[in-house]
Amino acid sequence: MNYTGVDMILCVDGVEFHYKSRKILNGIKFNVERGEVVSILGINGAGKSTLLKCINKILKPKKGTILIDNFDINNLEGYELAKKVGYVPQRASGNYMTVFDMVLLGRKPHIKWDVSERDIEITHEILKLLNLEDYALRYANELSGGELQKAVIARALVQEPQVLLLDEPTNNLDPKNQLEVMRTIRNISKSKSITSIVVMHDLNLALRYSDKFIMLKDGKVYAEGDKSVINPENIKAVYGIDVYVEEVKGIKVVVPVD
Ligand SMILES: Nc1ncnc2c1ncn2[C@@H]1O[C@H](COP(=O)(O)OP(=O)(O)OP(=O)(O)O)[C@@H](O)[C@H]1O
Repeated sequence: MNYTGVDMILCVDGVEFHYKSRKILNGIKFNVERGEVVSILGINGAGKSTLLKCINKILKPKKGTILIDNFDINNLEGYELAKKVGYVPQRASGNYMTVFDMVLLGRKPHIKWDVSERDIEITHEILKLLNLEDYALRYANELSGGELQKAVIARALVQEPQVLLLDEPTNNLDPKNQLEVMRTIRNISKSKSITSIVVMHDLNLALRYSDKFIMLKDGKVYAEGDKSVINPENIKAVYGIDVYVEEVKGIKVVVPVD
């Protein structure tokens, strides 16, 4: 809890990142509360994946600080960070392992000597939530792109991290699975107070399932806040397209003008 009484789980302050001499992130600053679902938005190449990789310590920013649960990530060992942060990369590959074993591996940061009943139980629970039970004994390298995507998300969810980073988790998924995955991410975030930071391109899915929106532009946070941030002016400035933002049966939707 900080001095304002808000329970911040992630504080990103002044993060600057360069690939060689190219500045990608230029003073990124935002805070996220425990249990929130946050969409990171921006055009291709805006630096969204780079930002997730900085939060997961895959990349090291040149400047700035990142606090998770009030710990500076620079002071956390790999296994300590793995208990706090789960990461689903943009491209996953399946290996020669059953889906059940692959998902169970997500419990690794929690396993001391041997797999516990709790580890097995939560693996079953998440497989069920994502409708993956029938795939449990299939080999991960024999799954379709979408099935594998769901298995990789399941592996991150069983980890029960405090912060879950998901890079375009609905890529490869059909419309039903897109909704199912986003609904599961949201439900788990709320029921287990896990904060989910989700890189998204689909503004309507983002609107439907997120509490907060962070729009990146030119290496900075261009706009940040609740659903009101998703408006025609910000979308024009960030994506360069004209849209209508309307309500359909009480659901806010973004529709391109042409
Ligand atoms: N390893 C790398 N070396 C050099 N440049 C890189 C590297 N990885 C990414 N970039 C560049 O950094 C910029 C930001 O990339 P990043 O993947 O973070 O963008 P993004 O917002 O996630 O894009 P997308 O929506 O297309 O996935 C891009 O211009 C990209 O070409």
